Amino acid sequence: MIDVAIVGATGYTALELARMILNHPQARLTLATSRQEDRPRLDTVHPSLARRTTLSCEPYDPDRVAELAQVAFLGLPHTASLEAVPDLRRRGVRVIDLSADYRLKCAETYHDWYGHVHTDPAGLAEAVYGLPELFRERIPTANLIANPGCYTSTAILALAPLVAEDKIDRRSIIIDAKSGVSGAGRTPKLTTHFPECNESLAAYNVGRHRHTPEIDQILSEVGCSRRNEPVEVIFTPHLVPMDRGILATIYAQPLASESEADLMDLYRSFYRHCPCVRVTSGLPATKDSAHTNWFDVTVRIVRGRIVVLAALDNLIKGAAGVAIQNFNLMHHLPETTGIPL
Ligand SMILES: NC(=O)C1=CN([C@@H]2O[C@H](COP(=O)(O)OP(=O)(O)OC[C@H]3O[C@@H](n4cnc5c(N)ncnc54)[C@H](OP(=O)(O)O)[C@@H]3O)[C@@H](O)[C@H]2O)C=CC1
Ligand SMILES: CC(=O)N[C@@H](CCC(=O)OP(=O)(O)O)C(=O)O
Repeated sequence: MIDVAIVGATGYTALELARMILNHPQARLTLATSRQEDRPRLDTVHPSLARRTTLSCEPYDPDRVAELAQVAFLGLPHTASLEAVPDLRRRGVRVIDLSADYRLKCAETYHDWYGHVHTDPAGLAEAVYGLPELFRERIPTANLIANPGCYTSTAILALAPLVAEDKIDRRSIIIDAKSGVSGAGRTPKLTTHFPECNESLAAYNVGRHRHTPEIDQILSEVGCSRRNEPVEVIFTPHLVPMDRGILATIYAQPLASESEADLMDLYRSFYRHCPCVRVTSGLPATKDSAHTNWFDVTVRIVRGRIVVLAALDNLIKGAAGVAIQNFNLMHHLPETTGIPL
């Protein structure tokens, strides 16, 4: 058995992690941490875990994590992970960080988009971007996984076949994405307060959402074997009054005339070894992948332009599920062990 800790165990992604770890045949949840001083039981914080665990949350202490766990999942907000990761790495704990702190390879870009100085350049250099569909071979030896963001996973997986095969103009990409409210986490905020977001659909952070450089970075890397021209996307996120799920509708200009059938074949071939990707003939809907680790994608040609439609569950394939995929690969286990499909 592999002993694991969840740091930041009272949040939404932590609940999904706990569910999967408690079902996992090779993992044992030995520690859950929270800043809450009354050390709440995990099944009090997350009542759906009743009769599944007797753990209580403890204050975060890196020595305690190293004593009890070989792997730590961090369900912390960005900047909080940046403080925890170096201490855990020094103690030999392998880390799967769900925050954005180790995703951008360039510390200046992190500063520009997150407004915070990156204080761990060594960790940044070491971190492996944990998207198994694209970087599977890098994950088994990684000691620090930068788990992707939820919008970013959706957009990157939706576009990777087209960029890798150099099918589209890299500056023509427009990503219109919509997320359920759990994407903003459990920590209360005005924008996710029920009367603020219910019965309403709104865009936010237009032109300045911090997932933009992450999408650009990874897609530029995916396409670099064909051409060195960087990918530059227009990404517009929207908040939708539903609990969970992301739907992205993506538009791009093809470099040559393409047929829908050929593009569908390209997607099927590109993802043929990926157990969590479904290339669907119908249009994806968030309900079809809710509570699962599926990434659903399809492609259309409309008036000569390419339209890709993709959906996933932001808390599972967009966060905790891909984290368990990474955990499995780090331990040479079948990629989908313990994961809902
Ligand atoms: N929600 C989503 O769909 C996705 C989230 N992510 C990322 O995963 C991480 C966790 O997200 P999520 O579970 O939604 O967030 P939540 O807000 O639900 O949970 C975060 C947890 O971290 C703890 N926490 C909050 N602030 C601090 C702090 N300053 N220092 C230490 N601990 C803190 C809190 O626990 P306590 O108060 O008990 O200490 C809280 O329960 C974030 O970085 C998020 O951006 C990534 C992909 C998708
Ligand atoms: C609806 C909503 O608010 N979503 C979050 C994205 C969640 C996510 O993936 O965030 P990380 O990059 O921090 O992991 C946002 O727009 O910031």
